[in-house]
Amino acid sequence: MTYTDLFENDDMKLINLLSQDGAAYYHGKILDAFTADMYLSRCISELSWEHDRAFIYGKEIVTKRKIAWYADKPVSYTYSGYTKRALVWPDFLCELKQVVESHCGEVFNSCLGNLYSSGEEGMSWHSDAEKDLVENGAIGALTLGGERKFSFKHKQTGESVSLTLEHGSLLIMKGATQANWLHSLPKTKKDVGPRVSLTFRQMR
Ligand SMILES: O=C(O)CCC(=O)C(=O)O
Ligand SMILES: [Fe+2]
Repeated sequence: MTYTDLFENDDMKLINLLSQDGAAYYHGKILDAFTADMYLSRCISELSWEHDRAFIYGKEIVTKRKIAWYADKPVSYTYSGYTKRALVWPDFLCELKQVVESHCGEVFNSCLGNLYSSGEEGMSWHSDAEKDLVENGAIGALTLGGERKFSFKHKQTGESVSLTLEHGSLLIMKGATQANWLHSLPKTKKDVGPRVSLTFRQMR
């Protein structure tokens, strides 16, 4: 048995991408290309995608990107005048949740999926610290499809770090990351194919 076999969690072999105030680990490709292709097409065709909507400063915003939300229980929450209801896990999403859990040693009870149909869709600077999420809980983001840049920016110092999220790869954000860092998925002029990110989360 090797040293690492003793741990379910392979974060410890990885370098924390953040210099301070949080932890982000890039596990690289955890699915081979064939398996990642298969899950990408299943996600695109089988998940219940909808544009995200919110009221911001009294104006209705409808995102280009689509989302799909799954959880252990059919919970719902209301924000910006919209009630969102979680759907129950399809079997293949549950399989992926287990794969992600086995790599990071965390347990997740919900998943917010994002579908970016091209490089013209992205996600602007934000952090994921809604009151429905466990404080300092981990988020595991599995990427399927077009490779995209992902960036972090420290809320106080402005320090930034970027990486490329590959097809079939896993990024874990944990600890104080959401309290201290913003993250974004910049739009790109490159000709990239559709991308799905499955962000596994810990809800209260
Ligand atoms: O698509 C991604 O990799 C990032 C998604 C994200 O930040 C989110 O769902 O909060
Ligand atoms: Fe996020």
